[in-house]
Amino acid sequence: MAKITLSQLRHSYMPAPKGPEDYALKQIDLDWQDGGAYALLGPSGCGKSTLLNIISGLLVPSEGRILFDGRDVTDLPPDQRNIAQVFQFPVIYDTMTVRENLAFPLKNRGVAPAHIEARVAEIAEMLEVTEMLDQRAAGLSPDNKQKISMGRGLVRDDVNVVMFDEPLTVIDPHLKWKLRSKLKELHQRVNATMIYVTHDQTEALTFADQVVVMQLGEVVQIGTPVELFERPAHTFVGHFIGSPGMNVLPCEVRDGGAFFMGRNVPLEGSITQSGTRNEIGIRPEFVTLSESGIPGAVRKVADLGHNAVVEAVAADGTRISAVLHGGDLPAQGETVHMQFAPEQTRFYADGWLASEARGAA
Ligand SMILES: Nc1ncnc2c1ncn2[C@@H]1O[C@H](COP(=O)(O)OP(=O)(O)OP(=O)(O)O)[C@@H](O)[C@H]1O
Repeated sequence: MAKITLSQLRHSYMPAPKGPEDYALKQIDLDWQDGGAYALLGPSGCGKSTLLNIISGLLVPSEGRILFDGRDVTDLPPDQRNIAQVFQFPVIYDTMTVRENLAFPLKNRGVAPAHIEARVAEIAEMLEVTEMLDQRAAGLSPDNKQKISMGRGLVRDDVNVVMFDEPLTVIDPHLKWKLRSKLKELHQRVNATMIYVTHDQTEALTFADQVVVMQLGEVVQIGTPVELFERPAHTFVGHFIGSPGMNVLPCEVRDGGAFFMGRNVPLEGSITQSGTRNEIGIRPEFVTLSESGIPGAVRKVADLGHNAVVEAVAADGTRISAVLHGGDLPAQGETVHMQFAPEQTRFYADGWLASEARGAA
């Protein structure tokens, strides 16, 4: 396995790109540590596949370098990069048995039969497919086919990285959670560098130790699931992660404080910089209803049993959601007053986090 470095990477599909808007990847500097479990998360079109194809060697970047353990591989073709890939749709040979399918990547590289046998048995046991080893792949269900496809990606122990590209797309929703947690467990056992590409936050947060969030060809934040939830570096991350996403309120900056509709909103810490667009960010989980606070008319109430989501609209039209645990729920149309937990209330200047964390020097 290897540490993968992306240095000053930019890519445009245009022959003569002019401005940043012509780049599918704007500027990426990133280290993927040896043995790490990473997710590459972002909406459709943000550049995930472009980045994946650059790492695998299917695409040569317009600018920048890719290093595996410090060795420049930018101009190496895919077959010389020693990468395993698992795609959206299973890549297996229907006419072969499960055992033959799992053995194939090893056989292809001339690995000794005894080692192949042991490794196939080990991977089959991890994937819980041992009893299927002598079945023909053609007869397997789609999720078992995808499991075998994953097994083929994991079976070699000499690869630099295993990359998963939306691997759960074909899996039935009720089986997804099973395979998701299986993959996490596999990472812990195989200890390989893994990059998991997805637009699904649940998949990313379940699998990864570090999540790389992309938007419009840029990395907006790299962090643990907890960091992305607690201190989104950008309002985009706040919206994209969480359900419902973070509330973002337009505000004015006066005397070092943030004001929403003329009302001072206490923040976690000092504002470090203001911008042309100033906003307050607060997760619905840290909004409570009380006697006083920001008034809003209740627009929607969703009682989910273990909690309820109340969405209210302030007089200026800003929507604010609160996640409530127990207590009486307001009725639609009722006026409620909302309080924000100050230590969880962030400030964003032109989209970027610009308040000091509580306790920060
Ligand atoms: N072969 C191509 N030629 C021209 N433009 C492309 C090509 N492939 C991708 N793009 C553009 O580059 C940008 C990034 O696309 P990319 O496929 O990398 O995003 P993505 O995050 O993987 O999206 P998805 O999840 O839909 O696959 C998009 O604007 C897309 O239209």
